[in-house]
Amino acid sequence: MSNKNHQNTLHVHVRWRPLNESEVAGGQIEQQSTAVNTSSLLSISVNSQSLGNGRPWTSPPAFQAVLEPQADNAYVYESIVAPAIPKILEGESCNFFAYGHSGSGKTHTVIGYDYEEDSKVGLCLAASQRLFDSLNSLRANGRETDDDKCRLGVGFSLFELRKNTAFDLLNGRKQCHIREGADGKTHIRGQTELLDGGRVRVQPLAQRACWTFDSLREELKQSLGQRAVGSSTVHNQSSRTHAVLKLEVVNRRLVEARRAVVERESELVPVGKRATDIAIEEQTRGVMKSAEGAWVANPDYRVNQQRIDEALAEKAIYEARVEAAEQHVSTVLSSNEAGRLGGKMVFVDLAGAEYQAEKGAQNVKQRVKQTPQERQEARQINTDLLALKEVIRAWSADEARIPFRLSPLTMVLREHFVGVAGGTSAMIVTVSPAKSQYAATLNSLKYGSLVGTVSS
Ligand SMILES: Nc1ncnc2c1ncn2[C@@H]1O[C@H](COP(=O)(O)OP(=O)(O)OP(=O)(O)O)[C@@H](O)[C@H]1O
Repeated sequence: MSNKNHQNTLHVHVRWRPLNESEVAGGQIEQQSTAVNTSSLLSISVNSQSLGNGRPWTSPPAFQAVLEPQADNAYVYESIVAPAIPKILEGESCNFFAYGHSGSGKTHTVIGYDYEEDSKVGLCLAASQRLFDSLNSLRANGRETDDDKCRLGVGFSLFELRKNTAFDLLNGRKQCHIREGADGKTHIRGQTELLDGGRVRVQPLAQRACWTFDSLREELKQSLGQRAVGSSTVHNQSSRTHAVLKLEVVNRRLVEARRAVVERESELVPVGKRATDIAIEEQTRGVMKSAEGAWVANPDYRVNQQRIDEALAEKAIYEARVEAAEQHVSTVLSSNEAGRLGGKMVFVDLAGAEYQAEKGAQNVKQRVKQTPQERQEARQINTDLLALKEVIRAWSADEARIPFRLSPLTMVLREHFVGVAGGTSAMIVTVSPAKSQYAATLNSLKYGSLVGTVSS
């Protein structure tokens, strides 16, 4: 076992969903979990002629818990997510991933299909409610301010990732570009607006700040209506994208400070362009072609260095304004005495993992015929999921170089692996108990056990 930093631990849980009506007649996979120290190992087998080589399989002791089909979303929330809430209210971060085959219950678990009933709401909504409850009681006890500008609320952002494009669900599913900045950070850049005076405003991914749970629930419901449901032959409501939902503790001052950075950046664009244009113009006028065709100094023109310097000095003023605005964001983030501002929870509903399942299907009858487009998407999804496992492995081992660049998914998750509170992040491997899904379930459990082995 590596000499690992126990801050970086991601627990893996297995969640069996109930059989659906059409699966009942086909029968169920045999499964048994056994506790080994603080983990569990899971054995599965299937007794069926038609499944040919559906051999029994036993995992290593890689799972933190195995949740039975009767466990509802409220139970899953209490056992996996609720323990992280106090850390978030101290300004730390945590990540929750749902991994599994199409139709195994990832969306049911993370996002939920019911927004009202406590036992059915998804983990992200249950977490939002708990965050609001905690903030309300802190205010009632006089431990948090009621001042309008500093009053804490919860901001959320929501996007889908398909190949290397993000779609902002808070902004009409607008396409966003994923770029690595000079600072090594990944930026998701939305709409570009041309403003007066040559200003160019590049909007970041939208964040909706909410001050009550009811308003967050309403906003979330509306934005989830924009989710793409694809054409997967496995599960006709299948999402062929990864959905990433971020909750963050915010206040109005923070929202305004971030907006100011975008404004200052837009003001810098024309000034920076002017400085570049002046420099190019002066340099161009300062040279000429000789009779031999070589570039030589133009004796009739003296480069106006003062003009160049003045333009550069003006640019420096605007750069300093951007820096000051960024500095102000940091100041605001640290202005909450209890350090609650900026605490984050990230929920990732990973796209269906059927590519691996298809490869692992035991016989031709079980293989699902995919269209060429589905095959290409599935290959990208598979690359993303393998990259995620590699990132979790390197992050857990506290390696100096974590391979975030392996895929667009790991690039956009990079910032969420930094500053994560020890032991609060988790992966939930959702699996179907239907015999007909044995190959898919086996593949999901194998992936989950690999992640659980490298990250515990
Ligand atoms: N634990 C559960 N309890 C009750 N119903 C469930 C459970 N898990 C899943 N379901 C139901 O099974 C169906 C498929 O689940 P879901 O859409 O969450 O799958 P998924 O893994 O997100 O699939 P995809 O990757 O194709 O989007 C839904 O109707 C969902 O409500």
